[in-house]
Amino acid sequence: MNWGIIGTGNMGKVLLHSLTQSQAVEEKNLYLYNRTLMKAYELLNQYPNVHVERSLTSMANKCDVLLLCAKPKEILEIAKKLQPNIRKDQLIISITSSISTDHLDQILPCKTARMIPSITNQSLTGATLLSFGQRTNAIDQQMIKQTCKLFSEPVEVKDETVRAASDLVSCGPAFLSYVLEDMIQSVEKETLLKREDAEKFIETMVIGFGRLLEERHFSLQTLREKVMVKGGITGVGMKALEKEIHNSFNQVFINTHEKFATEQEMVEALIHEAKMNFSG
Ligand SMILES: NC(=O)c1ccc[n+]([C@@H]2O[C@H](COP(=O)([O-])OP(=O)(O)OC[C@H]3O[C@@H](n4cnc5c(N)ncnc54)[C@H](OP(=O)(O)O)[C@@H]3O)[C@@H](O)[C@H]2O)c1
Repeated sequence: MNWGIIGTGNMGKVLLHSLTQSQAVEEKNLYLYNRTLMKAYELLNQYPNVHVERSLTSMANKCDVLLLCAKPKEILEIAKKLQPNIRKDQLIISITSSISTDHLDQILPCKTARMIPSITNQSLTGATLLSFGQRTNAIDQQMIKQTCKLFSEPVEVKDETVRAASDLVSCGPAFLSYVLEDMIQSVEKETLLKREDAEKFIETMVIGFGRLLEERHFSLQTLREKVMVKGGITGVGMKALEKEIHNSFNQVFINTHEKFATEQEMVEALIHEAKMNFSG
């Protein structure tokens, strides 16, 4: 089975790495295409046995599964261009929350799915969020789940919670990095610890923290209770945190959902326009 990655930016590269590193797909069965072709050719230095194609038509001719790894508006442009060359038995996957399988089903004649990756997939961990289009059957769904299982924990999500799930799984690493960076800046400001040492301590702490959760030694709550001895030093630090941070993520999710709604409106308008053009 041949897989294609259309769009070799941040996420296209993460998926190229996770698919090959986990041996989910052999390099010789992987095809790449990017708007700026040079960027796709540069990847041959690292992945010498993948193929770089020069057009969307040849991607459609050569691949059984196509991952559309671009921004929402670009994904729609790609889907429209692929449409005349796509067969019913092919599978096209959107990697963005704003483009659902229903959206793709309206402009493509084939099977569709949505697979939202996370930067954590690069180290063959973290989740992938899956949704399947109406034309996929149990075998297609199993194939996608099994492939994702080799580099992540696949979880099926419904349209109504896809944005919230993506906020945690895909945006989460960026949000957490910001909070940790803030912790480093504050420790540097308020104590004698040097920034480079603070960075090292935070990195080792986060890796250990992840390991504790992975090995199921604690839940988030029991871990906090274990560290926070009654009347101890962690407790006084926590008091300040409860005052400053409690509820401060509410606005984060309000913002992401507002942007999501705007993107969906744009996607629906563009699909309407595309359908008019096809029928006209
Ligand atoms: N970043 C994350 O952690 C994350 C996680 C989950 C999902 N996502 C989703 O992933 C999507 C892509 O994000 P990204 O960060 O990878 O974006 P990106 O770095 O900008 O990559 C987009 C790629 O698509 C290429 N492209 C654009 N139009 C094209 C076309 N018509 N034909 C072929 N290639 C085309 C671009 O080519 P050029 O080189 O010419 O610009 C670029 O390489 C977004 O929709 C985002 O919502 C991101």
